[in-house]
Amino acid sequence: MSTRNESYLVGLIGDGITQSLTPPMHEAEADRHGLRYLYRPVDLGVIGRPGTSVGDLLRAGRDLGFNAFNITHPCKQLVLEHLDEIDPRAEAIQAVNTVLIREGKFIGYNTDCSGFTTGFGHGLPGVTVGSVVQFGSGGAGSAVAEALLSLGAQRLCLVDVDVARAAERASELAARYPDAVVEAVTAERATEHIAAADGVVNATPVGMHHHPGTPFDVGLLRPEHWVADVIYLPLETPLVRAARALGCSVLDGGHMAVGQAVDAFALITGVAPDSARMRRHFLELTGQGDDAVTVPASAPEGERNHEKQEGVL
Ligand SMILES: NC(=O)C1=CN([C@@H]2O[C@H](COP(=O)(O)OP(=O)(O)OC[C@H]3O[C@@H](n4cnc5c(N)ncnc54)[C@H](O)[C@@H]3O)[C@@H](O)[C@H]2O)C=CC1
Ligand SMILES: O=C1C[C@@](O)(C(=O)O)C[C@@H](O)[C@@H]1O
Repeated sequence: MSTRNESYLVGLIGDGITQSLTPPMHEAEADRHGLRYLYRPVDLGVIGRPGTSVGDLLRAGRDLGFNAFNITHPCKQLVLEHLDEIDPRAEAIQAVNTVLIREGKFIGYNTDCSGFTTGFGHGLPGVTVGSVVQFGSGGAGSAVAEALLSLGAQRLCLVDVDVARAAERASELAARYPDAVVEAVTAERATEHIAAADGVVNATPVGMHHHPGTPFDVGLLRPEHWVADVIYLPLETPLVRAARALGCSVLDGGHMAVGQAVDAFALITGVAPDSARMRRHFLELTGQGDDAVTVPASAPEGERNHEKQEGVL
């Protein structure tokens, strides 16, 4: 037997997340620290539940002894009303991807924002954040926009097929970052903004295995642009490939994926993870790891071969 004070039971609630690499990242790092830690995907599609059931799932998890959950699409906003406490940054972003269960209470955090920020520093060292055009203003996009402004972006153009969503995000961000220009622009007008931008970000699902393509015409890119993608399955999206071929500085979605996992692991356990080791493990899981670490022998066979996953994330 082990109580919730002696071991960790963690879940990921979201749709289409069965192939997520976040559970094996957490479990392998916990093994390295000698922690008893199980991390299960709770895939809404598999169990036939809607996103609105996230509150019921959290309460069931609490009653069954879970320590924490990661939360993903489509629940990052839906979960807000079920929290007892929320970290100020997550409140500002209005999206939560990590819920700690402490003394029966649900406490929400956003490690997508902190994870993107750390990944940006590692993957694009020394670039001018300056003027950015960002495609997508949903759950990931809200966190990334916040990160870019806190990194010093002076102009941020949000482009979303859901024009009202982009406009709402832009006005919230503009109110909190009065020294920056934050505006929603249409896809047509994005063309002229990309020409004048330092960097371009994809925070849409376009480029995922099941959603191929690029969110804008990559012919608009110049080698001087930096380009960031949040997608990590695949790591090499058509946008990342085109930008690399052109000679742009490129940040793939793996940096954010590792960053959010590192920060969530630290929150859940109170133990500082080895972020470089987690990144090497992540690269191994994606089949990119020429400098990969060995996955602990305790990891089940299925976790040692996550190459070319076809899942949502
Ligand atoms: N690397 C990481 O750690 C993370 C990666 N992600 C990835 O980010 C992507 C987006 O996820 P979420 O933000 O949760 O989804 P979401 O559904 O909340 O937001 C996506 C947004 O993109 C917009 N959109 C879709 N196609 C577009 C297009 N062609 N042009 C402009 N806007 C478009 C949608 O209207 C929506 O507002 C997914 O691929 C997900 O896997 C998400 C979270 C963390
Ligand atoms: O949205 C994402 C991606 C994720 O769901 C994954 O499967 O890796 C894990 C979440 O913590 C994060 O916020």
